[in-house]
Formats: sequence, C-alpha cells, structure tokens
Amino acid sequence: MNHKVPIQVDGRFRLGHVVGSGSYAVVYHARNIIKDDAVAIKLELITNQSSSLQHEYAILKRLEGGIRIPRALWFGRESAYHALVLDLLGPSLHDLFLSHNQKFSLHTVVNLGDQLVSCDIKLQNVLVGLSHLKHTAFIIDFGVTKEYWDTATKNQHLTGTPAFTLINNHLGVDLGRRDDLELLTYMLIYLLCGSLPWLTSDHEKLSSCSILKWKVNTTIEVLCDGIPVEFASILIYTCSLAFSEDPDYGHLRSLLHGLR
Ligand SMILES: Nc1ncnc2c1ncn2[C@@H]1O[C@H](COP(=O)(O)OP(=O)(O)OP(=O)(O)O)[C@@H](O)[C@H]1O
Repeated sequence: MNHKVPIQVDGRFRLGHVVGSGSYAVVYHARNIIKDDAVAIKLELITNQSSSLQHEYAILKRLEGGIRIPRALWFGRESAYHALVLDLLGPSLHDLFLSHNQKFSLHTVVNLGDQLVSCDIKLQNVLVGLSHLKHTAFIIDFGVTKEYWDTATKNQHLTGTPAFTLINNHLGVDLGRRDDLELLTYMLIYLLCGSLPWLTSDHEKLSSCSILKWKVNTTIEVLCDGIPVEFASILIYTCSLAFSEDPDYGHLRSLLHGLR
C-alpha cells in the first residue's frame, strides 16, 4: 500500500512542514494555493478502524461558530489518508510556558483564566491564535475526547492531563462543571507558580493512587500559599458547588478581574 504523504490535499492545499503530531494524526502547515493563505492540515492514515479524525471533524462542525473553536475548512480522503483542513493556529500554552521559563505573569494568568473559565482543557490543547489573535486562546483536539455538549454555551468538557487530573476523576466519578473549574484553577496556579505541591521531581513515576493522596491531603491554604487570595476564593467557591449546579461565571470573572 502507498503510504506516501500527499503533496497536495483536495487539489488546492499544498503541504508544508510538520507543526505537530499526536496519537493518531500528524499536523502540517499548508497553503491554500487559490486564496494564498495558510492553513493547518491533519493527516491520519486510513485503517479498518473508525476514524478519529472524522469524529473530530463531526464535533468541530457541531461546535462551529463557537468562540475558541478553530474552523474546520474541509474533510475528506487524500490518497491513503483522511485529511482535515483547519484554521492555522500558533503555539500551545505548553510551548509558551516552556519558552517563558515555566512561569507566566499574573496578568497573563488572569487573562487566560478569564478566557477559559467555562472550558475544561489541557495545556497542550490550548493554542493561541496568530497575528491579531495572538492573545486569544483556541481549543483543539476533539478526536478522542470525552465530550459534554452544552448547546446554550457551546462549552467543551475534556478529560485532563495527569498533572491536573481532578480528585473526582481519580475516583472515577462523573465530572461536572464544578470539576472543570477546579481543574482550571489548578492549571492557573501551576502557570503562575511553575509547579503544584503534588508535582514533585519524580511525579511521573508516582501512581495515580499516591497523586490522589497528595491532592486529598493538600489544603487550599497550602495550595494557594504566597499567591493572591482570589485563587483560594475561587477554589472555595468551586468546592461549595453541588454537582449539577451551574457555576456563577460572572462571580468567578469578577474574582479574576479583582486581580487586575
Ligand atoms: N490548527 C492548528 N494549527 C497549528 N498547529 C496545530 C493545529 N492543530 C494541531 N496543531 C499542532 O499539532 C499537535 C497535534 O495536534 P492534536 O493534538 O490535534 O493531534 P492528535 O493526534 O489529535 O493528538 P492527541 O494525541 O492529543 O489526541 C498540537 O499539539 C499542535 O502543536
């Protein structure tokens, strides 16, 4: 079988260099030769199994028009691959964090918190836009996500990275919006401080069970030691929410804005 990566997709998108890769797809920089603008193309080798890329395309179409959602411009088959053409975005929060000596300023953290307060995300899956959108966060990678769909707000709820996995997630409990907020707050604290109490130097070797113990035994005071009190207020508010209760995003945003 010919697995050669195509030079062009749909006769109009010319493939360039690789910009990233994940578990099921490789992402290329590409150029629309008719409009002369840049796009991103995800290629997934066609197999007998169901296509994650097709699933991702279906989700993106359902989310189309939502803020922070890149547009899916085309999906189809090109030689031995499924191809998904997307808006081209910039680096991920993870990349930016690494290139900023693993700490963001309070201003950046508040700005991100403000944009992401109603989303559940992981650092690798938040990409900033390009040129005039470089301060706007976009969420990518809906291929294999556990999805929670809210037609009113178009919020996406994804499972998180081990570093930020929630206590309820460790316990296998269904996650609600309350949990998303807890996760976001852990992430903001991580971005501000460069670490979290349970991220010891060998945290990657720790079992899920010992990370869970760390989390359960870490009080909000310890977690928020040395950072503005608003972060503790957000966590206390989050923990006080009932599972199905709608968070008061206005209240949360006003706490974040207080930090400015
Ligand atoms: N629209 C885009 N513009 C620019 N770069 C992108 C875009 N989409 C993805 N990337 C880059 O490609 C990488 C892999 O993309 P993505 O996470 O969507 O792939 P995946 O195979 O679905 O991965 P996963 O293993 O997380 O499921 C991203 O981390 C990012 O660096």
